[in-house]
Amino acid sequence: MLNPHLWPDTARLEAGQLWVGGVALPALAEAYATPLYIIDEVTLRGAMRAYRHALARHYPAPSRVHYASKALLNIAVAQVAQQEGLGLDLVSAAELLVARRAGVDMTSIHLHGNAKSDAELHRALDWGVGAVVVDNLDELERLIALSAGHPQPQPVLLRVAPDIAAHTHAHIATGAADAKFGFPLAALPVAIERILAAPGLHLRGLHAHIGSQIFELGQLAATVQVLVAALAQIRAQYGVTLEELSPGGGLGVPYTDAMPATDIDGYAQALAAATQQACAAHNFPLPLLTVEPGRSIIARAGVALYRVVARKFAADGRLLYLHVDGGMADNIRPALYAARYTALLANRADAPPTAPVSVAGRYCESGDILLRDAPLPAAQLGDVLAVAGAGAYTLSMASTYNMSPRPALLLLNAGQVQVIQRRETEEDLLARDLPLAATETPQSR
Ligand SMILES: Cc1ncc(COP(=O)(O)O)c(C=O)c1O
Ligand SMILES: N[C@@H](CCCC[NH3+])C(=O)O
Repeated sequence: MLNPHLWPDTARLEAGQLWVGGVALPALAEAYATPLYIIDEVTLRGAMRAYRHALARHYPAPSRVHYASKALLNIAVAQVAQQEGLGLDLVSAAELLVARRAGVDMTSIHLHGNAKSDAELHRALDWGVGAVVVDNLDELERLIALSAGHPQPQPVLLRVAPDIAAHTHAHIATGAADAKFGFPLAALPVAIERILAAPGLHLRGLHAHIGSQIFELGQLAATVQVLVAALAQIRAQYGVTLEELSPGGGLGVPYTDAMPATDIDGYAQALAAATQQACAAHNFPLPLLTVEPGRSIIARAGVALYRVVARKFAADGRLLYLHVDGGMADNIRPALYAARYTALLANRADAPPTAPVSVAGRYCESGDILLRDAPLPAAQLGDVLAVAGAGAYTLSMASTYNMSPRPALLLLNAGQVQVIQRRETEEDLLARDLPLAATETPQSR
């Protein structure tokens, strides 16, 4: 009954209750309050290993997997990634700090971003990140200046806009020539000449990322072909053989029964084959192949739990909406991308679905609808709604809209529960507020 492509590996139903990681989720909702997010450690580690093993199996030269932390980052998740032999793709000073506090090896980090600040570039240089992925010429000029006095040359990759329009939601397609990210192919020579002349920088390779939630492996293979052709061109023009090729992340995951399954092995095979073919065609040595999956590593490991707190009925008695105690502040994806999800009642998972019902979040927006026309049993007040595939781009994009504390995050494994991020408190929310200075009010003058 549970679709294994949507729910964590350890998910099972027992006497109508949803269990994950050896723990009954309704009891967790009671003990830790809702909304609540859980991560199944077995599923998370399994996906990380699947990527590493699949690349090692299909690609005959060195490869690396960097977890794209924007999908979900905290100290514990960074530690798991490090333990599993993954590097990290990071995009901000505070993400670098999380990695540092987690004890992550800085040389396994790539710093991305189209608008990096000087402070972020400084931190990357001072802490010795594995590579800065340079997005544009303005950033490059600042990096050249900042790196000038550094003892070791800073490795850099150049982000290329490969002019490939990925078939995904427009908001998350990033590979078109006019997308905001990266150098158009024709603009690469200027950047390369600047880097080759900069003593503080070492040009190590090329990067592209065409978007997220992509199922067409052909588009990812095409990205590799563009990058290898550019590597060959650089060798011909400048006599340098760059050693790293990073075609980004982006492998899609299913959120509903109707969507295709995630195929990590097929993805690795397609990328490895495309790289080998392109390198053979250009007589180019196989580079280090670095991939950056985010969603396909953590989405399915995560489940979100909400409590049904109220309902809306039509005049004829039809149930129209279940109102739950979370919504767009902890998961903006339905409102932002019309994303669909799959859910069940974690405390009555064996009750047959009745008429489709929508699940409304608690925030002051009509667009705050977590699920539209979901096949759920007629819910009672107090029921616990479990949403599958909730690990990626939910908590990492969470807000405190309507002054709502962000949910706690638990790591579950073999019946053990670890709080890896506590629930935000009201005091946390108010901690930045400062009252008006005690002066006369303008009216009283
Ligand atoms: C540069 C870069 N790498 C990797 C990723 C990870 O993408 P995904 O979570 O779809 O694997 C992203 C996000 O789309 C990204 O911007
Ligand atoms: N936030 C997007 C993915 C963006 C990927 C970041 N480059 C989503 O939830 O689908």
